[in-house]
Amino acid sequence: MIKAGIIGSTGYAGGELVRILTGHKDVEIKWFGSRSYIDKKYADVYRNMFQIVDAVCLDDNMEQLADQVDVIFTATPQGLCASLVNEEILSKVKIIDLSADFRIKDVKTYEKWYGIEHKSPQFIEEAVYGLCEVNREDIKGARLIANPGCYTTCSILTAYPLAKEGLIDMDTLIIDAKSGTSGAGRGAKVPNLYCEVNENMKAYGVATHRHTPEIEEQLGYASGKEVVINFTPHLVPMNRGILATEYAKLTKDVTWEEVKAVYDKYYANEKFVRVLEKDVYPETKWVEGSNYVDIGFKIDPRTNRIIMMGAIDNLVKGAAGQAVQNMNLIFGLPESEGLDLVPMFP
Ligand SMILES: NC(=O)C1=CN([C@@H]2O[C@H](COP(=O)(O)OP(=O)(O)OC[C@H]3O[C@@H](n4cnc5c(N)ncnc54)[C@H](OP(=O)(O)O)[C@@H]3O)[C@@H](O)[C@H]2O)C=CC1
Ligand SMILES: CC(=O)N[C@@H](CCC(=O)OP(=O)(O)O)C(=O)O
Repeated sequence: MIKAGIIGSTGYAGGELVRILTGHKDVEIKWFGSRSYIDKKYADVYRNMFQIVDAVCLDDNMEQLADQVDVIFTATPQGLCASLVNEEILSKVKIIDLSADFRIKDVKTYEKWYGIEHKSPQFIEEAVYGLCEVNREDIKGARLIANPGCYTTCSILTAYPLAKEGLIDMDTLIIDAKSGTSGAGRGAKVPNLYCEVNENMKAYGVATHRHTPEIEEQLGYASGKEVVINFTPHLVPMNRGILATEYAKLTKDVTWEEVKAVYDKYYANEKFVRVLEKDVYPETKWVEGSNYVDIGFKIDPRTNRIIMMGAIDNLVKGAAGQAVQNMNLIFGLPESEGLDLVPMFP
């Protein structure tokens, strides 16, 4: 049995980790970490866990936790994991960080986009970017996983095969993405109040969103050249889900079938990536509650552009599900263990 601790178990991403790991046959959650609910029963924080989780919340003490578990998930605000981790801890446990602390290889880029000083730059190089479909082999041997962001997981996987094969002109790539409100976390914030979000849609972080350099870096590795994109996120009135719509010029004349063959080259054997049939476009409802990424695309001959669309559940493939997929790879378990989550509909 793998013993797991979750720092930030009372947030939305942490809560989703609890839900998924509770159903994982090889994992026992030993530590339900919290800052605000110490000594309170976890099921009193999330009453959906009544008679399922009996534990109480514990202090977020990474040093103490490292002696008691095999893997620590940090589902905490930006900067916290980097401020806690040290060599002794990493010599004892695997760390899967759901925040952005170790996602970006250039520390100056991280500090510029996040507006905080990085407290452990010495671990950035060894951290593995935990996008399982792309970095599977490196993940298996990692001590520290930088679990990808939600918008980024969706945006990168949707464009990755075409970027890798040089089928799209990366200078023309524009990503327009929408997210449900759980993406903003459980903490109270005025822009996320019911009256502000319900019956409303808004762009935010225009030309400044912190996921931009993460997408650029990863698609840069894929295409082999520097990538600079427009990325515009929107908040939409739903709980979960991300839909990314991506536009780019094609570099040559291709048919739908030829593009599909490129996607199949990379994803035909990927359980969690579903490339949809011709003229079928992803919907967030089709992936809700699951670890799937659904991808569809259309070639527009009038503009010589391809329009690629991807959908994920931000809390599952965009956070906790991908984190568990990473854990399975690290511990040599079947990659989909605990993740056979059938999408819920409606
Ligand atoms: N929500 C999403 O869709 C996604 C989130 N993520 C990432 O996961 C992380 C958590 O996000 P999310 O769950 O949305 O956020 P929430 O605000 O819902 O949860 C934050 C969690 O961190 C804990 N926490 C906050 N401050 C501290 C602190 N100073 N010390 C210790 N613990 C602290 C909170 O504890 P308490 O409640 O007990 O105060 C809570 O458990 C973030 O890095 C986010 O970027 C990644 C992908 C998607
Ligand atoms: C709707 C919303 O606010 N979404 C968050 C992104 C989700 C998240 O928590 O970011 P990571 O995936 O990088 O961890 C945001 O825009 O900052």
